[in-house]
Amino acid sequence: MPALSLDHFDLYSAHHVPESYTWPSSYLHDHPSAGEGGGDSIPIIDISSPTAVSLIGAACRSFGVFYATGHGVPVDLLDDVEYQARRLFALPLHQKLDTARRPGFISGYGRPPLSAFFPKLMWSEGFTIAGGHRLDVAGDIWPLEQSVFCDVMKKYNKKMKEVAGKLLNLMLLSLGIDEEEAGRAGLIKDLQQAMEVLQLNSYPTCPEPEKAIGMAAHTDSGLLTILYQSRGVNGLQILHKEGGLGPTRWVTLPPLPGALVIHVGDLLQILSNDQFKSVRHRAVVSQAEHRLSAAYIIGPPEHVKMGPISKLMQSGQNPIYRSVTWPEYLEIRAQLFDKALELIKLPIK
Ligand SMILES: O=C(O)CCC(=O)C(=O)O
Ligand SMILES: [Fe+2]
Repeated sequence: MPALSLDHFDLYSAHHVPESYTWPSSYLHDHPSAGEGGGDSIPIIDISSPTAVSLIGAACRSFGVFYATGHGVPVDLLDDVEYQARRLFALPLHQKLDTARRPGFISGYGRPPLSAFFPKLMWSEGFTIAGGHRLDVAGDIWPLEQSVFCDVMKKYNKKMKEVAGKLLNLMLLSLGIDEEEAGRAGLIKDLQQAMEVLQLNSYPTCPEPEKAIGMAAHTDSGLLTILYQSRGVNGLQILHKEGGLGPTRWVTLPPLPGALVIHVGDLLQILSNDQFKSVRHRAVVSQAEHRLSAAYIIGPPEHVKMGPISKLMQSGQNPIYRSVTWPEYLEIRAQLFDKALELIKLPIK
């Protein structure tokens, strides 16, 4: 993967899609897309409602994704995040490169972190903020103006952590695990120490969207992801087997006003012993609109091992996975990408 440099192809003024950004049609069309209005619809769940636990449980089992409303994140804050992210990506490339992600580091500006796994380039750029407190990377680009950007992102991280804690609690309750049991598994109690990553994604308009991909298909590695997407621009798609048995299709999740998209990540699949499925998703690009998204990914504290929760084994199930910390899991993913979950499966008894 060539490093980003000043002679890097400028996606924002492109009139064609170069070979290095052209993906094989067999990859882009590995599954048909669900037609408008066709197929199962993604649940929209008011997470402040008393019915949230059972609805979330059902959604995590059958889709691995749902829309959350009633989350309490002010629309103004979401607008501020979008505005600040747009300002950041609108800076000249040389300025953004000043804050480029350095080898071995997570935070900073650059190609989508997934790029390492693919021979072709994706039609997007990103800015990663690992741990809300480590916002100093932004200081490199905006010596004078970074404080507004940092204030907004810090505020957003804080709010996201609160929502993630609430969601995790509801998800665990839907598995029959209460707060005390979750605490014993090192989860809810340690949320203050939880590791978190905020990934800002920018998908410039693309002159030939049918040839390119904004973000290639993947699952998220953490416990859960809270995704904000620009209003009015489609891009996010999930892979879904209709009715659990029917055909597998790419289903578009249009942005719904005020709603956030919640993804089950690989660690939650491990924790739930496969009751919840981490959702495979991707982002397609548009010829007409420049789309942004902000993915907040939360995982356990650095040293906490995640394995299937023991209470789930009481009904005679065997644990499917061995326990791993998030960094250990990321290490395995760095080698095996899509096959990482397979590698940590225990031998069948
Ligand atoms: O932009 C999107 O809709 C998806 C982003 C995403 O999957 C990610 O950042 O992990
Ligand atoms: Fe993702």
